[in-house]
Amino acid sequence: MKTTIAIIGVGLIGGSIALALRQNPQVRIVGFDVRQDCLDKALTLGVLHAGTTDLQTAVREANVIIVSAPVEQIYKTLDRLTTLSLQPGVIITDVGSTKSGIVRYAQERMPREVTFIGGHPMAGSHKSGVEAASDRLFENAYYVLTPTEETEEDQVERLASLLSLTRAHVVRMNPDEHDQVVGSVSHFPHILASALVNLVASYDDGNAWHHRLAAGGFRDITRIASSNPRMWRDVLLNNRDHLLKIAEDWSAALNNVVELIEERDADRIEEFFQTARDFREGLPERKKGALPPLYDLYLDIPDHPGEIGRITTLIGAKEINITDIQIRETREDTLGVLRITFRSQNDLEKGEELLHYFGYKVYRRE
Ligand SMILES: NC(=O)c1ccc[n+]([C@@H]2O[C@H](COP(=O)([O-])OP(=O)(O)OC[C@H]3O[C@@H](n4cnc5c(N)ncnc54)[C@H](O)[C@@H]3O)[C@@H](O)[C@H]2O)c1
Ligand SMILES: O=C(O)C(=O)C[C@]1(C(=O)O)C=C[C@@H](O)C=C1
Repeated sequence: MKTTIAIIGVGLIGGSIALALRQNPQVRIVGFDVRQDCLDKALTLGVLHAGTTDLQTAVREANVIIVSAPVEQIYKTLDRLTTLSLQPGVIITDVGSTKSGIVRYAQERMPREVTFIGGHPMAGSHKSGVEAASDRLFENAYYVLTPTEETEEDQVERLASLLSLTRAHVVRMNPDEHDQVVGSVSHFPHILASALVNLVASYDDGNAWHHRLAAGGFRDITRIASSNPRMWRDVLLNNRDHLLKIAEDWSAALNNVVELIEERDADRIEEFFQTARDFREGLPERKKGALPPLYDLYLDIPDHPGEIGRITTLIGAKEINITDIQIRETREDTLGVLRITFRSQNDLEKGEELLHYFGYKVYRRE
C-alpha cells in the first residue's frame, strides 16, 4: 500500500528527506511551500511527485506530515494543521533545530487522533534551498526523535522505520536534553563563528589585511557563519535559556585562557590545547557516501585569461571526471577561488595530486 508523505517547506532539509524517502517506490511525496519557485525547482529536480501552495491539498491524503520550515514557521504550520482535514492516524513530525518549545506547543494543541513526534536530523549545511538538497545528506548522521510519555510506541516505530530510509541512525531523546546538548554542539558554535567574523570585520574596517590574510584556520572555524541568518535568529530565540547558560560557561572558559596568557603559564596553555585536541580527535567521523560537497576541491587561481581553460584541459587530459566548476570569488583582482566538483573520491584525489603537481594551491575545504 502506498504511503503519502507531505513535506511542508521544500528547502535543504525537506528536499533532502523527500529525496531519501522517494527511493521507496511505495512512497508518494507531496510538497507544500509558501514559494511557488521553490516548488518549481523541486519538481524540476525530481524531489517531489506533486507540489502545491495550498496546505489543505498537500496534507489531505498524507499518512505522515513532515514540517521542514524555519522554526517560527513550524509553530504557525502546527496552528494551521489543527484547522485542516487530515487522515485518521496521521503522524506529524518536524525537523526544527530546537525541540522543547515545539513539542510543548504541539502537545497543547494537537487533537487526539493526531500523533505529533518532534524530530531533528543532526546534519545539514550552511547552504539553503532545495537546490542544495541531497538524498544522502543524513547518511550515518543521528536523527533525533523526541516522543513524550503519551506518544504511542507503534507510531514512534512507524516513523523511525520510515526515516531509516534516510540512512540516518534514528535515536530518541528528551526534548529538553536535546536542546541542552544541541545548544552546545551546534547552536552556540554558530554564535561563536558569526561573532568571530563580525569581530574580524570590524578590525578589517581599519586594516584590510585582515580579510586578505584570513586563510585556512579562519575559513575552517567560520564556515557556518555563512548559514541562513533567519534560520539562526529563530533557533537562538527558541533555545534562549540553554544558550544563556552556555554563554555564561563560555565566558568563564575564555577568562581562564586569558588568565593563562596573562600569567604566561606555558604548561597550562599547552595542556589547554592538548585537552581540546584529544576530545576533538575522539569525535566520531561521519562516513558519508556520495554527498557532493565531499568531492569539492578549491584552488586559488591567478586572474589570467585562459587560466580556467588550462586547468580543465589538464584535468581532461588525465580523464578525471568533473561534474561542476565555479568561480567563487575574486580577491584583490589578482586571485580567484575556483571550486571544482569531481564525480568521485578517486577523481578528487587524482585531480588534487595533478593540480598540486602543476603548482596550484588546492584545498579540500572552502
Ligand atoms: N540547515 C541545516 O543545517 C538544518 C539541519 C537540521 C535541521 N534544520 C531545520 O530545518 C528547518 C528548515 O531548514 P532548511 O535549512 O531546510 O531551510 P531552507 O531555507 O533551505 O528551507 C526552508 C523552506 O521552507 C519554506 N517556508 C518558509 N516558510 C514556510 C511556511 N510557513 N510554510 C511552508 N514552507 C515555508 C521556504 O520557502 C523554504 O523553501 C529549520 O527549522 C531548521 O532549523 C536545518
Ligand atoms: O553543517 C552545517 O553547516 C550545520 O550547521 C549543520 C547543523 C550543525 O550545527 O551541525 C546545523 C543545524 C542543525 O540543526 C543541524 C546540523
